[in-house]
Parts: sequence; structure tokens; C-alpha cells
Amino acid sequence: MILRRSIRRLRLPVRFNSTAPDNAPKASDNEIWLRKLGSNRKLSDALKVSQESKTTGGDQGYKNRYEIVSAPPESSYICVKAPLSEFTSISHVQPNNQRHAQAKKFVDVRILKCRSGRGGDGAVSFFRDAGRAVGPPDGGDGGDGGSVFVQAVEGLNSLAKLKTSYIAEDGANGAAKQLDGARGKDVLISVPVGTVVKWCLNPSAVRSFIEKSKNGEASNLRQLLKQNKVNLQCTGRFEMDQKPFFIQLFREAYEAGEGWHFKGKDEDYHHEKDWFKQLKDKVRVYDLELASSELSVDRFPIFGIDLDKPSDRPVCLVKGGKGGLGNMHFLTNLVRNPRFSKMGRNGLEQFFMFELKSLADIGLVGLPNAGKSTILNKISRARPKIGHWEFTTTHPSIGTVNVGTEGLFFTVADIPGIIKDASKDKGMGLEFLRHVQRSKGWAIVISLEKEDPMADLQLLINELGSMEEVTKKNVLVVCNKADIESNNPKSLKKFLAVKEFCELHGWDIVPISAIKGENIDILIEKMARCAEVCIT
Ligand SMILES: Nc1nc2c(ncn2[C@@H]2O[C@H](COP(=O)(O)OP(=O)(O)OP(=O)(O)O)[C@@H](O)[C@H]2O)c(=O)[nH]1
Repeated sequence: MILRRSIRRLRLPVRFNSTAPDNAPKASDNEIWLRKLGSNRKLSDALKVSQESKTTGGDQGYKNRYEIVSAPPESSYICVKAPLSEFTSISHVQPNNQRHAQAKKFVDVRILKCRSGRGGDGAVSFFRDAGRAVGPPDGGDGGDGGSVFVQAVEGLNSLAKLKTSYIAEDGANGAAKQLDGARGKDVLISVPVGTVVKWCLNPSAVRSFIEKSKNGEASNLRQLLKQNKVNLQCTGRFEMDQKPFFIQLFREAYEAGEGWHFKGKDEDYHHEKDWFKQLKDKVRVYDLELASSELSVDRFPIFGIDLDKPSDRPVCLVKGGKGGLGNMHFLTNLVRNPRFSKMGRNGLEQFFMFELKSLADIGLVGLPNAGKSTILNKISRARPKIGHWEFTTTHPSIGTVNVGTEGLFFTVADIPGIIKDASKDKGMGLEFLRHVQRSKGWAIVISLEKEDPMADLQLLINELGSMEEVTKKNVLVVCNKADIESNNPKSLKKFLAVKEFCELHGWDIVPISAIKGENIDILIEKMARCAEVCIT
């Protein structure tokens, strides 16, 4: 086969009114290829087993969120039950009215449909010249379908301009005179650096599931999606690995040995012939080889791919289908006039969730009105909106803070305020937390103006997960609005209570007045330490 392919690549231009081109695959080449396929029974059986099985049974916990239902050798794949919430975006499956309201806001999560192209069909054609009515078969192969790729590029900062679907071109059909069909054009999706791409469920399927469960209330949505599971077939990172790493995707395909395209005499005629049955049996192995190579590329990391650096090369999301073989491949000593060719293989259609996670070194987290935007205004050139009402900040802003004279800097993200029960989607929920998830440190901003700042700090810790979750980051507690009642002993008492708590947990703390610019230098110095910027 390899030999034949290299011969075909050197194919000479076809001259009209000449004898048959002598670089077409010869009957003897085809016979060798078919014989090899026929002798590869072992591979054929092994592949058949790996394609068919979808077993369930057994139970084993995995990282709390995933339940392994069965794994090899019990089943061909690592079968996993995972919460629906892992493979959808809450903002995309909310009832219509809420979804439209969301759409107007800052776009940091998108679900896109990606479809790769189908391979073109092989052609059925025979060489013609003046000397004979029907010459040797010369039907070319179909072109491969185009693939969909993604790459992270500098200079982009939003997912707003992405389309809702990306569809790569189908391969063209093969043609007479050994002409292979053109390859389908690939599609490239450019996204900002910091985008995480995850395989996800079709949002309309999730929406209809929510409607059916008659529980589409936004407040219960997260819970509903967490409680209900999706069954996934996965593979490990390495062959013998028993931990799910890739989700196995399946494209629609004809049965091995099928997928023929007939011309002249119909399918029934061919299926009655012994010589065709034998040929089909051998080509079945070729189909299984194709299916196996599709399975090896049709898989996506279960935790997604993190495009946190500009991509060296695009990453393939869905690969195009292979083009079908033209009838010239089926010329043998026995079959002189093969009036059939192979169909192209299907492409793959899947949904992917694109999440933009800002790459700021420090995340400002706090209750609404604590003064986060005022702080970012003070320490950087970013100009997020400031207001004396809650939720002035509706989308993240990032500012760069310069430190010292050696060109050192760190970046700070201001995200919308977090309120009680934000983890249950109250207020603006925790959707924006993704922008500070990758930060090295969190500056937790509390206001000394409030009656009980310590209670606010505790509330924030609870909403952010737990003490354990928060402590994974470098933490700096910023006590803002220290100018209000600065001479009042009650105000000092409030600060000292927070200070004691911070010291107990080894967290750094700083009192400031963002509006008056008091203690801002110390704040920047402590933030730099939190961001692990080396300052001397
Ligand atoms: N007195 C005083 N007021 C402040 C200080 N910092 C901020 N403020 C005021 O507090 C109010 C809220 O400030 P923002 O910076 O918008 O607060 P935020 O935390 O970003 O609020 P959200 O957008 O709701 O998350 C504004 O009226 C500010 O002028 C301060 O140090 N002292």
C-alpha cells in the first residue's frame, strides 16, 4: 500500500488519446495489498472487539466528582459517570430570557459547534481511448475532509467575536483519469491566550433535559446539573492507565466492509457474487484500520486544554474524514472492470466550551461596594467603573501595576462582588471567579465601614469554597475604607479582630484608604509579594 501510494504521488500528467497511463496501480499491486489485508485477521478481530463493547458494571470512586463505572479488562473503555455541570455552561442553558440578558454582558464563556468535513467519495471510471471502449479503471480517490483547529494568539481579549459554529469543508469526490478530489479546507479558530477549551454537551439537549425535569428554575439549575450524570467512555493517558484522561468521541461510520458506491450494476448484483464477497471481506480490514485511526484521534482531554500560552501550532478539535478509494484500487486479475468505489468517511460534529480565564497574578475578591474598583484605579491605569451602589462592576477588568525601577510588574483582576449564596447563583454568582482561579494570590478586600468586617471575611471564605480552598492561594487581606471613623476605637477594634484571624492563618493584612490613597505603597509592596514578584 505504501509503495503504491508513493508511486501514485509521482503520477504523470494524463495525456489524451494516449494509451492507459502506466502509473495507475497495477492489478498485481492491488492483489498484494488485498492479500495483506486478508491475512491480517488478528488485527481485524482485535479492532472489532475494541469498537463494539460499551459495558457497564462495578463501582469505584474517582476524585469525588467522577465515578468509574467499569474499566478494562471488564470493558473496552474506562466508563465514567460525571455531573452534567462539568460539561455545560450554566449561562448557556438558562431559560431564554435570562440567557439573553447574559448575552449582553462581558463574554467569557462560549459554546461552539465544531464539525469536520466528510471525506469525498472515490470515483468509478474507466480509461477511454480511440482503441477500446472500456480501458482499465482510473477512478481517483476522494479528498480528505477539512479539520477544525484552535489556536491561542496574543492581542485578543474577548470571545465575543467567535461564531456559534465552525464547519470545515468536505473533501471533493475523486474523478476520472486518476484525479484525487481536493482536500476540504480546514477551519482555524483564534482565541485569546488564557482560553480553556473543554468538550461539552449539546446545549439544546441539556436545555430540553432541564425542561423535561420541570426544574428549570435558575436557583436550582446548578444543583440539578450537579445531581444528574452523563455517561462517558474514556481512555487513560497511557495504554494501561486506569484513570480517565481522554473522552472517547465516536463518529458515525458505515460498518466495516460496507460503504460502497456502485455504478452500472447495482448493489444486489455485486452482493451475490463470490468474488465481491471475498473482496469485501479483505477491504473490511482496511475499514477497521481506518476506524482505529479515527478512534485514536477522536478523543479530547476530559479536563480540557489550557491555552495559557500563545500556541506554537494549532490544536485539532475535530479531524476531517478520510477520502474513499477510487475504483482503480480494486482492479485485480479476477476483477477487470470494478464498477464500484468506496465512500468517504464521515466528519465529526461536537460541541466545545471556550472559557476565557484571565491570567492576572492577583485577583481582587470581596463583597460589593468594598472598594475593589477604587483600589484598581489607584494602583494601575485600569479604569473600572466606581459607584456607591452595589454591583457597579459587571465584568472583570485587569490592570498592570509597576513595581520598582527595574521594569517589574504584576497584573491585578477586579471581578464583580461576591454576596452570600453566590455559590448558589445569587447576585452575579461565582461565574467570574474563573478569572482569578489561575492567580497566584487573592487580595480579599473587606470594608472597615461595615458593622462586622470579620463576618464579611468569613462569608467570603465560605462562598469561595472553604478555608482549605482559599489557602491554596497566597492571601492578602485588604481592610479598605480605614479613613471612615479612623479615630473611633470601635473602628480599630474591628481591624484588630481581622488582624488576629489573619495572623492565626499566616495571612498578610494591610489597612488602607483607597479613596485617599493612604497606605497604597505598602499595599503594592504586599501585593507584589503575593504575586511572587521578586523585589529587592
Ligand atoms: N470612604 C471611603 N470610600 C471608599 C473607599 N474606597 C472606595 N470607596 C467608595 O465605596 C464605593 C464603592 O466603591 P467601588 O470601588 O465601586 O467598590 P467595588 O468593590 O468595586 O463594588 P462592586 O462594583 O459592587 O463590586 C464608592 O462610592 C467609592 O467611592 C475608601 O477608601 N474610603
